[in-house]
Amino acid sequence: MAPKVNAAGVSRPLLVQATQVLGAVLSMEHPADAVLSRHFRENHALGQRDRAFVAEAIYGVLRRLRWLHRLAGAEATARQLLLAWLARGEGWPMRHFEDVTSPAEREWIAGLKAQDMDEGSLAERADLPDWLAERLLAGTDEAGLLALAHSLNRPAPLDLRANLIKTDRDALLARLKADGIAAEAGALSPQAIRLAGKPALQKHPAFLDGSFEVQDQGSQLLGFLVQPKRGEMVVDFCAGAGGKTLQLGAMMRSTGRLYAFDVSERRLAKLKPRMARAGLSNVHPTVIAHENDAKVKRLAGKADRVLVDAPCSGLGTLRRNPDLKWRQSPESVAEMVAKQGGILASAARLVRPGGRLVYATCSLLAEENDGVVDAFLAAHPEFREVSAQEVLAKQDIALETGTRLRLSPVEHDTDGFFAAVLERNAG
Ligand SMILES: C[S@@+](CC[C@H](N)C(=O)[O-])C[C@H]1O[C@@H](n2cnc3c(N)ncnc32)[C@H](O)[C@@H]1O
Repeated sequence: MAPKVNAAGVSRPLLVQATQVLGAVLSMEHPADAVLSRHFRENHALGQRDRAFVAEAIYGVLRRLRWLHRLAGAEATARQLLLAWLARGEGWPMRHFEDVTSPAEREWIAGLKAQDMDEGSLAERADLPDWLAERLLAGTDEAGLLALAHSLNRPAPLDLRANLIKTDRDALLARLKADGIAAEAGALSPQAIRLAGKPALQKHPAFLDGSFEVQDQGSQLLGFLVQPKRGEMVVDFCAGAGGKTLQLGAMMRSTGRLYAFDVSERRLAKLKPRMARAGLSNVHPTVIAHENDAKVKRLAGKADRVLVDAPCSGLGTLRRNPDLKWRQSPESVAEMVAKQGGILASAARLVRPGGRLVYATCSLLAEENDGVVDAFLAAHPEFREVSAQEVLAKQDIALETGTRLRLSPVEHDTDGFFAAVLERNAG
């Protein structure tokens, strides 16, 4: 007999399952998205609705973890945090808990529902660790910090990038709309389509034939800062699974040479089927041991354009990865900063005279952004900075970003991105 479900469609065993996954996530041993994917792979019979409940409950708890601990106590278990989230975050009425919890739990939940809480410190209201709230506050005021924290606590919309080798944006939009998928042209990137909901698109014919990839609009703007041309030699130094490589390759119309470097063989392996689907034959995925690998040195002074999409704290992507605010620390950020400086200096050696180097992160922290670029410019007088706003304006992208690109979920409804455009002096 199927287990009884409450009015939210949740059964007692599903709540137990969500608690177990939450327990694994809260150990912070692995990223939350990896824990969830693994759980869903191992429980493939779990239906779409149940998966959505587990994922949304876990992301909900991670977003508001500090507030939930204040409500449920510093020593609250995963089960208590989940129940507190459902009662106070999701606003489940008492009757929703009847068939899925014990009487003792319901008594505890009723107390929780009646509990008054003081406003709390700024970091508590922002649901951030103290160190992070302090650092973010350096670039804004209290209202700005709260607005940022609250927008980082909302789920991100789904953006697509039209692959201009295969289609154009209007044709893709028409195709999606014909299939009943609500979508509109993206406001920032000329290649972007923003979807109204989050339909599963992996089996859509337009995905399978390479007409689009999923890519945040903010990330798409980085491709326009690199602005690669047909026939050029371009290096994507930290290519990962190739989100930006694919865009650069399409902007080059599959001509020239595009090296996709990364130290992670596993991530680069994911790029290969994507290249094939996108119809790109100019991409050369290359595993490097570290940023000073001989394969890197061989290209010294030869590249027209180099993108460094640096490994970073990822704090600009909290809408998608809310666990990062609890996983990162001042120590892990300091390690990142040292690594970012080393990678940028190495990648810079590849740039030919007159060529362009773009440094980008999805971090919101000044030390990973301006700090790294300022230190680089001070040590490399052969490079000068070019205005990101002007580079975009020349491609008809009107964005008042200033010399360095700074995108935020509050102002732009994108992930938080930072980028600086540097050019090596000619001659
Ligand atoms: C922000 S991610 C890149 C995301 C990717 N560009 C995209 O658009 O999907 C940073 C990447 O840097 C890689 N990385 C870390 N250390 C590196 C190094 N020393 N040299 C090159 N890549 C490195 C990581 O493996 C990771 O894939």
